[in-house]
This record gives sequence, structure tokens and C-alpha cells, in this order.
Amino acid sequence: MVNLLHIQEPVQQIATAISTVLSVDVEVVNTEYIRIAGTGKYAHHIGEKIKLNHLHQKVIAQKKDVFISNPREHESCAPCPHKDLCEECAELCTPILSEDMVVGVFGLVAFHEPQRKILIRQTNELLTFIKQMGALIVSKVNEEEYINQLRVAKEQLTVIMDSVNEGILAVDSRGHITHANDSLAALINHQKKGLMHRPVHEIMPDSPMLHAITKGNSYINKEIYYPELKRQFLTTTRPIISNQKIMGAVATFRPIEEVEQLILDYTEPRIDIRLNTIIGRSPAMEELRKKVLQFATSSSTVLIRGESGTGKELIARALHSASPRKNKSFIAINCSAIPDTLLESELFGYDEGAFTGANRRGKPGKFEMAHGGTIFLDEIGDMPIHLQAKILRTLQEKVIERLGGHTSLNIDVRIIAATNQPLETMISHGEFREDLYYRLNVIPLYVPPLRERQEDILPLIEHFSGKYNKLFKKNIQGFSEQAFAALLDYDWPGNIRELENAVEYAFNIEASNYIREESLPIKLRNSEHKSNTDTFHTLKELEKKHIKTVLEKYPGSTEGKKQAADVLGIGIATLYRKIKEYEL
Ligand SMILES: Nc1ncnc2c1ncn2[C@@H]1O[C@H](COP(=O)(O)OP(=O)(O)OP(=O)(O)O)[C@@H](O)[C@H]1O
Repeated sequence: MVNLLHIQEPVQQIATAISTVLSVDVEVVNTEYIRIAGTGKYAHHIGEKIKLNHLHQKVIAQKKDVFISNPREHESCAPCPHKDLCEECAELCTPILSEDMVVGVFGLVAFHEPQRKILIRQTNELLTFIKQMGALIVSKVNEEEYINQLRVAKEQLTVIMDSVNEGILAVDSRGHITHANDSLAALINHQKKGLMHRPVHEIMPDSPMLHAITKGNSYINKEIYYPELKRQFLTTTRPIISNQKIMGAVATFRPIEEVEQLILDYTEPRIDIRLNTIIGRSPAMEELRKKVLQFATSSSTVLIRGESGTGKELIARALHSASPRKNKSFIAINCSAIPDTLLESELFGYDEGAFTGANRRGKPGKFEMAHGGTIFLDEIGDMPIHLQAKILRTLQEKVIERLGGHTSLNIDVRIIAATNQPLETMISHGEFREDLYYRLNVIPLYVPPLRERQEDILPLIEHFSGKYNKLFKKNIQGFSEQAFAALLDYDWPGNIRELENAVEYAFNIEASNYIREESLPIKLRNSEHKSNTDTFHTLKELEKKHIKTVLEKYPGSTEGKKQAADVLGIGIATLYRKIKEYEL
């Protein structure tokens, strides 16, 4: 609903101008009987509620023009209680209409005879004129409201822009920046205020926005290099077209590694390994856990050594999850699984046109994708020597260059490398760079083989039994004595990976509710334990038996219990709880 109060000032200006030109007085009243404008005797009563006035009521109620040339005697004045005090000699009134609704009254007033004569002489012409003035006032209100709506829309747009994570930039048709949101300012490390009105090419020399405003081109997820920070962004840019003319362009920006992370999140579930989900309470594993926590906050390079299948990758993931980088990417690459020729481009990426061949677009490498996070270089011993030099340079300079690229990109990545190879021997044979070895080995971690932490076997078997019972919808409750002895006796050269495979194999083969020795992989079966009178135990019973055997090896003193707890890989409090539970 049009509200004349919002434009009181311009309406008063119109009223004064009309009064001056026509030599009659003017008043404008809204539907709440507030005087919006007035001249002559009414000039001092603007903004006031007027006395009950039957003339105005009639105009508003009947949407009709009224001319009174003989106030007090006119029938419209008859019910008016103030008619004897009325100073008007004549009044010509018309409703002010907005879309057929009355929003006020426009009146020409005569306070003396010459004015009255003007009104009487030119009634029709003046009526036409004040109707047009009424329409002008309404269009002014509409314009004012439109501007107000635009102002609100602009505020809303700014709030929306500042609440999205993507950087947003808008330019006018000359390429001058008109809008930049908070994320953009943070992304390119600039003050938002300092960006306004600057030519966009000063900030981003290769910005596709320039093509958008000159040629009307649109770009979706195009890579753009930002030299000031040596960073790569993905931009989506569109021209703003109005009345078939390019009025400017809008672009969004995202750090490339964020986009890659998004793809990874959708294609592979994020594996968040926490230290407490790693099975095994052996002293060696407890020691390792302590070290992981101690070094998690550092950004120094870590080299994890240990036999294949001991859990090196798990430890690397736990280190990442416990670090301040946990919300950024953990990118793992197995250096031995990728052919030498591809490894370089996998690690460092390549630029558009780096390879001959059809339309190869650029691609970020694993280092770029891990920006802000962690890269896990598994089987680093298998890294070809020429790439070792490149990795070393990356470690030292913290920049990478894509294949076929001419620009370097800053990267902030924590490197965790792992190997089961004797790097020291490889160095003496010239197969591994000594300088790289020292650079990697800043924080050495060692994951012991399973045969050196036998006490972890039972908890691991329990863990994998739970997993495969669920997966295969089985109800295997335990193992036969012989099968369990075979599992404990075995050397586990393939470590935990091999143990898991053995459990999975047995769960596939076994038809009863207990795993018998015959269901284990052949290499585990131990003829020494063969007997016709095999007994079966649940995992709980096996645990009880196991604890009993260990307890018997040590004296019953507190010190003896401590030793037993150490060997079992559990805390002393847990041991006491188990002794009570199993009545040992
Ligand atoms: N402590 C553990 N608790 C539960 N599962 C484990 C544990 N350690 C290893 N595993 C499992 O064993 C398998 C091998 O672990 P991982 O890949 O981390 O070993 P690795 O030492 O990196 O092996 P490789 O040297 O062959 O790359 C994985 O499936 C992992 O989930």
C-alpha cells in the first residue's frame, strides 16, 4: 500500500510550486487524515491529523471529485461540526489513486475571494491538472518504494554473498570491481575495501572475467593461476547481460584442492582413523601411540618404517587425524603401484597442453590436492631416483611446478613417507638419495611386526571376527583350541593384513559355529597340535585361558601382576578387572 508519508518532502515541494503558479493554496491529506503537505493557512499544520472533515471523507469514501464553492451552505458541509469555524471560501478536491485505490486527497483551496474566483473560473482545467499531479505523486511513491526495495535487495545480496564459502567477485562493463565478498578477500589475502573500484586485471591478470565482459564468454570450473600467492583456483565466470548488452561479469572462486577434496569425499568415503580405533595394547603399540600424539602437532616430515602389513598407513592416517590439519585432505599415493612414467604427473599434475594428444585439460597433482593437509608417500623406497630429486626440492622450497607448466605453486603439505625397505642399504647402492633420506627421517616411527607383539593377536582376532560375522551374516562364536594355538604359533610374515586374510578365509570355509584348525589357511595349520579330542572355546574363554597361562608364568605378587599385564598388553587395572570377571 502506497504511503504518502514516505515522500512528504517532495509532495510539499510540488504543493508549494503549484500554489505559486496557480495563486491558490494547496493541501494533500492521506487516508489517515494526516496533512502531508499544505500552503497558506495550512502551511503550519503539516504532519498533523486534521479535524474531522466531511469533504475529505466523502472524496475518500466515494472516490469522487468534489468542488465546493459555497462552504457552510454546501450539502457536504451540513454534517460538519466545525463548519462555522471553517476559513475556506472554496475547495476543489480529487482522490489520489494508486491502482484504483484511494491513497489520499489532493485539494486546491481558496481562503479569499480572488482565489475562489480562480477555482470557479477554471474548475475543469484545474481538476485535470491536480489529477495529473496526484498521479505524479503516486509514481514518486512507487519510485521511492522501488528504490527502497532495491536497497533491501542489495543488503540481502551482500549478506548472502558474505555467508558463502566461495569467493565471489563482480565487475562492471569496464572491468572495475563492484562487489567482492569476505571469502574472496580471505582467499586472495586482500582487504575487501581495497578491492572496490579497482580494474580486475590489476588483481588477477588472467581473469576470465575480462573475456566475459569483452566477448560475453562463460566459463565453468576453469583453472586460474593467482601469481601473488602462487595458488591455483577454479573459477566459474558469467557475463551479466541486460537488454542484450554486457553490463559486467560475476565470478566465483574456489581453491583447487577443496574441489578435489569434494570429489574425493563423494567418490571415496573419508577414512578417519583415530588412534583409539587402532587395535592392540601391546607396550610397543602404546609407545607408538604416545609418539603419534607427541608429533601430531608438528609439521615436520615423518618416516614410518615397518614390515608390510603392520599398519603403517593406519598410523599415518591417525597422525593426520590427530593433527591440526585433520579437516584438510589426507592424500595417499603408493609409489610402487604406479608406473614410473605416470608417477611424476600423479604427484605434480600437469598443465593444459602439457601432453600432445586430444584436448588434455590440466590436472592438479597429489601435492596440490593435499594443500593444507597431509600427503602419504607409501613405499617411498620404490620412488625412481629422478623423482627423488624433485621430491627433495619440493620439501626444501615448498613449491611445485606442474608438468608443462611455467609457474610455480606454493604448497603447504605435511609429508609422511613409509617403507619396508632397508633405505640405508639402498643409499650405499646408490638407489636412494641420502639427502632425501635425512629430509624424510626427521621424525622416525617404527611399527613392530605382529610376531613381536603376540599379545595383540587375540584382540585383533576378536576385532576381525566381529567384522566378518557381521559382513558374512554368520554366528561364529570362537575357535577350537588347536586352531587358536595355530594362530598364536604362526610367525605372521604378512603381519596384520595376513591375519585379517586368515580370519576372512576361515569364516568363508567354516560351516559350524567354531573355527576349527582345518578351516585355517594351510600354511597356518600345525600338525603338532593335531589331536582327536579338540575342544572349542568362545573368544572370551580363549581370553580367559590366555590370561591364565600368562599369570601362571609370573609370581602372584603385585610386581608379578604388573609384568603379566605388560605381556598381555593391558593395563594393570584391566588385568585386575579380568581376574575378577574370570575368577582367576
Ligand atoms: N592395529 C590394527 N588394527 C586394526 N587393523 C589393522 C591394524 N594394523 C593394520 N590393520 C589393517 O591391516 C591392513 C594393513 O595395514 P596397512 O595398510 O596400514 O599396513 P602397511 O604397513 O601400510 O602395509 P604396506 O607396507 O603393505 O603398505 C589394513 O587393512 C589395516 O586396516
